[in-house]
Amino acid sequence: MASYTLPAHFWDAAEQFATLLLQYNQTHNISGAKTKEAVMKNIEDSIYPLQFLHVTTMKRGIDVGTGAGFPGLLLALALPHMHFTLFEPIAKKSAFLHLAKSALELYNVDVCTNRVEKAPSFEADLISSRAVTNTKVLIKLCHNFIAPHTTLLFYKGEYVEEEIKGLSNCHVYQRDKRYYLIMEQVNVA
Ligand SMILES: C[S@@+](CC[C@H](N)C(=O)[O-])C[C@H]1O[C@@H](n2cnc3c(N)ncnc32)[C@H](O)[C@@H]1O
Repeated sequence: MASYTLPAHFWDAAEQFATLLLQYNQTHNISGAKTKEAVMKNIEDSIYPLQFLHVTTMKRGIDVGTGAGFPGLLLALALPHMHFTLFEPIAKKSAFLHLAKSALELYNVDVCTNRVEKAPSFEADLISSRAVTNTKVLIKLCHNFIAPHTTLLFYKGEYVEEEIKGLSNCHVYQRDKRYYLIMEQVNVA
């Protein structure tokens, strides 16, 4: 298992993010997380799988369907040596991502207000996605970003085993009702 130490300022910045989201959510309703406790739970969920990844050599990450920031914005905060592109096509959500990026001075983040399959592609080292669509559809949507060395990190629910039938190089780590699916050497042919 890999281990990863969060930057010293991580939890202070995460608190700032939570305050910002709760404020924005009151008028724009972009997230089901309406309390500080719920936001902090989502933050913990976002960074929990870092302990299973070898992130030190990774440079570029994308997050598909970032919504109000989970997990991509928190991964960017946790991994300052990487550059993240966050794909979120809904304007009021991507406006919040822009706001959070500047409030937290996240220079390692780009926000792309577009569907991932419509955006110009590049080879990513890490592709994350939480609560967007099923695994095989996700792989198809972001296939242009997948190279032989790319690691996929999908935050899944109880149907994960069903979703990965027929796929190889899958590792699933369970924590309560959350299943973290990590895939390597994904065949996109
Ligand atoms: C249920 S929300 C999940 C948001 C966030 N990942 C979370 O876990 O809280 C799904 C998000 O995926 C976005 N989405 C759906 N299809 C997408 C696509 N093809 N490319 C990028 N984003 C997409 C939606 O706009 C929506 O904000």
